[in-house]
Amino acid sequence: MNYIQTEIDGVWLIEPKVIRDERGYFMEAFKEEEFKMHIGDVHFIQDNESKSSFGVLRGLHYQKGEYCQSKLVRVIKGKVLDVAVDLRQSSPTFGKYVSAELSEENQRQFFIPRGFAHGFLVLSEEAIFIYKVDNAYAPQAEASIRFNDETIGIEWPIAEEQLLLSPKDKTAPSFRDATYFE
Ligand SMILES: Cc1cn([C@H]2C[C@H](O)[C@@H](COP(=O)(O)OP(=O)(O)O[C@H]3O[C@H](C)C(=O)[C@H](O)[C@H]3O)O2)c(=O)[nH]c1=O
Repeated sequence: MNYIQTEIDGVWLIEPKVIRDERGYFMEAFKEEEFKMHIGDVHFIQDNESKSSFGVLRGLHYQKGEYCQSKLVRVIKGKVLDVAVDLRQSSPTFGKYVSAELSEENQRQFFIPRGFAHGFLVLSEEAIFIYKVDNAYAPQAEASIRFNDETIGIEWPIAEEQLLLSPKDKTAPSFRDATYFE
């Protein structure tokens, strides 16, 4: 696997080794010891999966305080633009974002540490998105920031009128009005 640091400290791109033969492919999608050596000792406790159609945008979400989550995300069907926003108020990149195109073709993974808002936009007809988290689901601690907040300025490649969002995401607060971790 290749572990690639992104422009935001703590966020990594991971490219697994895909072994192809006439039957298809095999890859080691996650190896705890290797992950620990390159990124750190993250103890994942829950696996999530969601399926979405073209133009679905899920995010920007995070869990607050002691319930915040690290996420190791990947796409097993289709293609998404995945985005992580730094909400660590002591970080030099506070309010900045980093994005990556994740797909079943490139098999790339994104590691997003605690302290970030996360979201993705589906670029293919359909996408199945799977991810590991290191803290359990805590609805009482859920928070969100609107996807098109001007301060963050994420460049989404699909026009707003084509997007499909949950009611929660349609009414998410601005970055300025959001409540953070610390
Ligand atoms: C996250 C989560 C949700 N749920 C239930 C709550 C709702 O009944 C249903 C859909 O939840 P929601 O609309 O919040 O799902 P997404 O919009 O995909 O939310 C996720 O979207 C972005 C991409 C994230 O990074 C977060 O993991 C998460 O917030 O699943 C659970 O039962 N367990 C869970 O861990």
